[in-house]
Amino acid sequence: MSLGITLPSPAKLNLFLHIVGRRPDGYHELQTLFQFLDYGDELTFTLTPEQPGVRLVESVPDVPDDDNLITRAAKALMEHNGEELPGVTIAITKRLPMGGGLGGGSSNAATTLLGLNYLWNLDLSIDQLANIGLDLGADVPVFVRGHAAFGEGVGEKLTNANPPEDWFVVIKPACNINTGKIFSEQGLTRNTPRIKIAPAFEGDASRYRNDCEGVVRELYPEVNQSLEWLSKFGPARLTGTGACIFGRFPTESAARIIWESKPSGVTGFVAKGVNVSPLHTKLTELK
Ligand SMILES: C[C@@](CO)(OP(=O)(O)O)[C@H](O)COP(=O)(O)OP(=O)(O)OC[C@H]1O[C@@H](n2ccc(N)nc2=O)[C@H](O)[C@@H]1O
Ligand SMILES: Nc1ncnc2c1ncn2[C@@H]1O[C@H](COP(=O)(O)OP(=O)(O)O)[C@@H](O)[C@H]1O
Repeated sequence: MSLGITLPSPAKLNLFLHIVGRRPDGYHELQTLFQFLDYGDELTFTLTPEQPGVRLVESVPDVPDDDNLITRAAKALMEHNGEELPGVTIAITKRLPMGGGLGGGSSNAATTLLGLNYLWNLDLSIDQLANIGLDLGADVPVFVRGHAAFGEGVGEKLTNANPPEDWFVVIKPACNINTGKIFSEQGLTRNTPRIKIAPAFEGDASRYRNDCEGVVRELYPEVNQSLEWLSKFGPARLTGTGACIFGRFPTESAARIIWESKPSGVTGFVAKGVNVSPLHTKLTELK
């Protein structure tokens, strides 16, 4: 039995995000296109049969270990299994900004579900893992399923999609944005007409937008400034409820030229959009 494994925990982008209505419980109904990036965090799982329970090698800043989505995902799997499982120690290499709209926490939860399903030999199906993941956050199922997708509902009804695998310049403006705050803003656009069929997306990106962008630009001048700068070079957009924004480029060199010309003090990275999650690529190699 393998005692340890290191797995990627990639970022996602919302290539578009439309708010098409509201559920009776107040949650917003979305239509969104998720794509992964070949850039993200990394998690290392080491089984500790002599020491039961779940431990993090290092805490994530401002997140108590018991609230960390990694710990919660591991405990949810233990609970689902019902019987005692070997203890595990988990090390995190954090690269994704938190609360940036890149889904880092949700991705960490999904990597934990798939990684421990493998290490603990639980043999749970992707559907079972996606269901366990949905209780942890609306974005967890797409990371569990591992394919770019058109998402509906709160993002949990997923249809595989194949948007172009472009290169992205991702910028993290110097502010943190709380998802709940944006969804509670009065000025938020909440009535975008529903798209009836899963969009092909190719060549028609201008029909799609991020409905959170207007209120986020108004509330956070840092995001507005970054969007103004990046959109000089092509279409630029907010991911999720922000704060990160991205610009699409057809080649790596085109993206890197723009990245190198960024104003001083701007942080972010260049990455490729991928329709199969790097997590699933790695797990397939292992099996
Ligand atoms: C908007 C998206 C798009 O991918 O991404 P992020 O910006 O967080 O990455 C997600 O749907 C984020 O889903 P999730 O991660 O579960 O949201 P949470 O932070 O738990 O939501 C905080 C609060 O925002 C409100 N909320 C959230 C999602 C939604 N579809 N409608 C809502 O009204 C609810 O009041 C909720 O209590
Ligand atoms: N392992 C984790 N990594 C990042 N954030 C986490 C984690 N566990 C819990 N969180 C909490 O989830 C929030 C949302 O984080 P994240 O998923 O990275 O951003 P977003 O949902 O905006 O894409 C964080 O602000 C943090 O409080």
